[in-house]
Amino acid sequence: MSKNKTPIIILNYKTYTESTGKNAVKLSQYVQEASDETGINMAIAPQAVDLYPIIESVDIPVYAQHMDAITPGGHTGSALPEALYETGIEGSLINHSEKRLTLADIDVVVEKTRQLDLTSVLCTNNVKTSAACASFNPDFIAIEPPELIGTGIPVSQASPEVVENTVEEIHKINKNISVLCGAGISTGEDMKAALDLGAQGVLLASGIIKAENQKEALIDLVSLI
Ligand SMILES: O=C(CO)COP(=O)(O)O
Repeated sequence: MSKNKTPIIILNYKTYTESTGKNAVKLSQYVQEASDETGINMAIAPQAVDLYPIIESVDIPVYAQHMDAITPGGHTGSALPEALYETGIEGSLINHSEKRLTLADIDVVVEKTRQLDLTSVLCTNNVKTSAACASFNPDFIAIEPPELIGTGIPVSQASPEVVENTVEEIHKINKNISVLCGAGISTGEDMKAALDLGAQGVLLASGIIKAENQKEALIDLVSLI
């Protein structure tokens, strides 16, 4: 994905039925169409098992949802960065609130994405952890207050100070890190509010995935920018 300062949307598929298996492939085609029609950068983060068929069927950037801080060997059931890389992903979410890592593991995984030339999207839960995570120099930090995730209450409108202060604290440490915000984002107003607060884009899920018409919801999301 382009790392310039144009608005960015990353859709996290999580493990919703509507974004799993064949539904995940169909949704990815809608995201591709919405991105092509609007000219806005849109990337997706499907489950690991769905990565390969999706990467075969769309051109938009596809990210993993998680990587473990492991090396090849005896780690049954784990997500090996090198294996994810081989599917053709362009980056990965790291430390999502629903899949947290220790500080030491975050360090290892961000470093691994750098070695593999993958985009790192490091997720954080508040202003303090965002500032701490800035020292790892990821490409993106995505601030998502866990109490708003999945509620439909948009962080950019309900807690604007969290987004604003996160941008400020991160940029005191490293101006090159782009900040995304997420939790409860679903409409064009939510997206516009995020950009007005200094975020470069949004990381979101249920507002699009659970919408009756997923493609229309994506087009509405970028209608005010
Ligand atoms: O966790 C999120 C994206 O990573 C946010 O989820 P919702 O958009 O469903 O609130």
